[in-house]
Amino acid sequence: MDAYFAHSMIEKEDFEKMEQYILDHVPAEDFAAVRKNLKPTSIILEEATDKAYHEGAVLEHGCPVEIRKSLEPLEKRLPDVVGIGFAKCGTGTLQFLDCHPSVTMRSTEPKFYNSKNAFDIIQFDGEGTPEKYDYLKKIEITAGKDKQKFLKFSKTVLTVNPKKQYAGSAALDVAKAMKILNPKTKIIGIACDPIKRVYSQFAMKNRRTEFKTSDGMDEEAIHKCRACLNKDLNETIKDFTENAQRLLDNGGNSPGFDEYARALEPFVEQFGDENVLLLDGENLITQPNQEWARLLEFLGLNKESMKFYIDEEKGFPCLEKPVKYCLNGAKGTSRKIDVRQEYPEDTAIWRKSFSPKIKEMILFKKICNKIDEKCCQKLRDEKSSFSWAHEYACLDV
Ligand SMILES: Nc1ncnc2c1ncn2[C@@H]1O[C@H](COP(=O)(O)OS(=O)(=O)O)[C@@H](OP(=O)(O)O)[C@H]1O
Repeated sequence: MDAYFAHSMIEKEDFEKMEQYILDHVPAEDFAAVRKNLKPTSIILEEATDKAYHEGAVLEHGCPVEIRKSLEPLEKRLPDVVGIGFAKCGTGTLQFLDCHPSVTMRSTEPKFYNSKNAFDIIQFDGEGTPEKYDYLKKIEITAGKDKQKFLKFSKTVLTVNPKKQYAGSAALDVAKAMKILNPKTKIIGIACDPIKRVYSQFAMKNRRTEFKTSDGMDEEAIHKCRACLNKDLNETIKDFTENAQRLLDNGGNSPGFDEYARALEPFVEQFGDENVLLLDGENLITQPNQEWARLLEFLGLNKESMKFYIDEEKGFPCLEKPVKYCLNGAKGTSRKIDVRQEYPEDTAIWRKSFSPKIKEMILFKKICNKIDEKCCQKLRDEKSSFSWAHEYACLDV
């Protein structure tokens, strides 16, 4: 056991303190297996480029300790559950799932499917259909350098793979390929208030620019960096507003950040509405236990098996059961700013631009059957999932 501590985030004495707490908080039937498997999670990369991981390091799994109920042998497996997005809405919080004894999840977001291999899988299907393992090998080869893709997992735990790009432009092929390889895949999307999402995205890119500039990157390189802001944050916001206004004036196309229904559609088509869960990213922050109960139920797990509390200092939920654990400090910065108060005129324009697509989302995921007074009354209740959508959907109801 001592060797594990050399490559983990946890000191031996802290782990010893955690051990009994964890064993007291896992289901009685999982106790023996969890005790046998319990150890600190290994660090696989000491310095990640994205600071959103554990103190800058990348762990082998999402949870800092390995809490597993399975004693079965491990094998290469495709994910049972796929998180398809949406960026800045709280996909990172799915990391908490890895602390559940029946679930396992990588701490990074390996990409099993891209437009090329998804297309190839669809082409192969039905034409002398190679064995599934050949498909997997094919993906492994085309997928390139990401060594973490085909980690071995036990058969008896759910494996989760969040990957926000799956909901992008190749979504139709990706959804079809997923269906061919694993027809039982369950899909999770996390939608959130697009006004907060826009700000969160720009603020993240701005942080990256500041970091890279202080690290010596010159202006030209910053300009080429797609993940950076190459203008001042306020100017970027002004540009976004101007574009949103132009689109409104020209008939109302979306400036982006709100196209939840369109992104979910291919997955609903392939797997059925009942296998595609849309979580509320805002409720994940304000009412974590309510939103997590929806998720656990969807995965067929006991709703009481994970509990959260809101950490006052962080202002965000942290896991309380089966282990105490908060996400890294890099997550949860921009949502501390009230964007509407900071940018009242810009956000008023954004609100109008986002309104049609948010209505579409409400109808598509059957949050309401119609956008009417009854629906608006339901959304007005701050405790209901998607209450943030009231502001967009009920502008003129
Ligand atoms: N429990 C908890 N702890 C910390 N942060 C939380 C939590 N729940 C939701 N959030 C919000 O998640 C936002 C980041 O979303 P993502 O993880 O999807 O971001 S990313 O796209 O992977 O970069 C992140 O956005 P920022 O505030 O801009 O950092 C948070 O507001």
